[in-house]
Amino acid sequence: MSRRTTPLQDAINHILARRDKNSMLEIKFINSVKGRGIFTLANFKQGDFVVEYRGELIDATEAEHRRNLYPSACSVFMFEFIWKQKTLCIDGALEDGSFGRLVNDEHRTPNCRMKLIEAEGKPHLCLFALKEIAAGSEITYDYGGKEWPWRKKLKIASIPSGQQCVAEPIAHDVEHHVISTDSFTDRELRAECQSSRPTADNSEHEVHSVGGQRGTSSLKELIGEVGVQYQELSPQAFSEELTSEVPQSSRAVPNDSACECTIHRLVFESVKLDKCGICHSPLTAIRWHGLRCKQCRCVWHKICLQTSSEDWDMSDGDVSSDEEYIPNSASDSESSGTELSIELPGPSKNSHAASMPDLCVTFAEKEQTMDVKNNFEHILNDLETTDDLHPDQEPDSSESCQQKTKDACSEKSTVDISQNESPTKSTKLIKSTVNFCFVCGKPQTKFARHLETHVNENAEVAQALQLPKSSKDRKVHLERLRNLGNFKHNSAVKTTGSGCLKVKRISKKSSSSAETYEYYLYCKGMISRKEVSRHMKRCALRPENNAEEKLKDSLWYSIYSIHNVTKGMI
Ligand SMILES: C[S@@+](CC[C@H](N)C(=O)[O-])C[C@H]1O[C@@H](n2cnc3c(N)ncnc32)[C@H](O)[C@@H]1O
Repeated sequence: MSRRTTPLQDAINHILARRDKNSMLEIKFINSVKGRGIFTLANFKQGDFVVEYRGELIDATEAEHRRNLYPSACSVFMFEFIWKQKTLCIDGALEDGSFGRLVNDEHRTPNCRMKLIEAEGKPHLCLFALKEIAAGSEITYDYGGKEWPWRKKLKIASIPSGQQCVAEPIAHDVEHHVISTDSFTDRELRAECQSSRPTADNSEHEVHSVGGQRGTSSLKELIGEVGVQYQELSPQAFSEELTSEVPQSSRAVPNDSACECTIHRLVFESVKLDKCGICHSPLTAIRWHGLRCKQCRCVWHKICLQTSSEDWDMSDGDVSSDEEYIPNSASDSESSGTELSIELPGPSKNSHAASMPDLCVTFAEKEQTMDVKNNFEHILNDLETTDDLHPDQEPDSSESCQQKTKDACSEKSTVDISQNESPTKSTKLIKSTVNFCFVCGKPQTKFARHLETHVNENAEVAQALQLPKSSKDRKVHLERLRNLGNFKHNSAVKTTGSGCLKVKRISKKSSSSAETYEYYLYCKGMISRKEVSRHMKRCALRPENNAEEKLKDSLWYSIYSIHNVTKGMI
């Protein structure tokens, strides 16, 4: 910001340019509960414009509609506010790479405050520094409300001495102004005092009360509810900018503890599915057999869940070394070298792979919990990371990767490959270092490096890449993401009947064709028929021993075996 640019002008410049302060802010992954956050790379002065909460401006009706469609993890990005006596909403659910939407809540000692700025006749939400913010700090503001799940946790967690966990708000009177600018060229700011004080006429505002239910409260209640700390602001800080304080209580609050649902506990059941938590498509009002998370109550199409990056853990556990498996080549990346691609010989309807039910979810059409635990560390000791982030190298372009995939699919393997199933089912097994990206779907030979390009769009990517290189955690995360992308790819191959199936590993003993590979129940890796029972014993994603899971596993194996027997494969 130049010396003569006021914070407000600075904000408007950034608003109109749709630009963030990229040289002063960065996205960092904090932890699996909080996810990402925005951190400063430089100092901010009190009153400085920091970042805009960008998104789509929609009206209250549309906001309500979307809130019904969105899973709570998305609706938390909907920021409602009152502007010119209307309830509006900035929907920031889209992962658009902007910074504002990733700023986390801090209700006790926030360093920023949300203000309403009008530019070109439209309202914009901008964060301004409440105090000096040193480089390296996390940008925070008070989301308002008091029922956010993480705050509840704070209450019961130990609070550092000297700090109080104050969730109870104090009512404040708030001056409510809006600054407008007519155009980009006209930088003269015109103060347009909207409603300097709430009056009896305008004091009734429909808001989202805590807990995500709608309610009606007076503006005073509303302001009190959200604990706006207007008085803490130095009057000078905004003296020349009659920005309006944004009533933050109207921000969508999840219906329940969904935000805490880092791992979904899935149950099969008859659900009334009026929306899918992933594709958001309305389905049907009649009861439908689907999947539901016991914790957050989100529901999904089975297929969407299977192919999504939702945080139900689909880690590939079978990553331990095995002398019978083809070892990694020196150039292989992060264990991917042990994987092979199989070219599908024909249309999917003729292939066993295509006709096999999606066993990872369909075998148990009754309420069963898939409580997938994220504890694969112990079996990953033998993984060597060779393809880690090399910031000096550009990620593979999709073209070069596609070429690599092509090469991989056309190149003869050094492995002795049997084609003894039938001539029509002849399958080339090709050694391949290609993995499919679960975000963009493109084939990649340097998977971890490629993921860097998605770090701002996907929390799971951010989470994985934040972990120390060579750590077991990082390997687990990357393996899981790799597996997820390959699963998505394989699903598409099965559906279309063309392309190369990406499989997990091949045994030297095994004679392989596409028909002999199936997804394993838990990890979704494509495993050779001959390796299934072996894999079942080793798969890290197979839940801990318990009766229910054992039953489920043996059921899966029975169905799998029957299916193969009827196909004459066993
Ligand atoms: C608007 S998003 C902020 C960006 C988010 N951290 C991410 O990685 O996508 C709001 C979500 O961030 C998390 N969050 C925000 N503030 C938090 C806090 N103080 N403690 C824990 N989680 C928080 C919650 O999951 C919340 O639903």
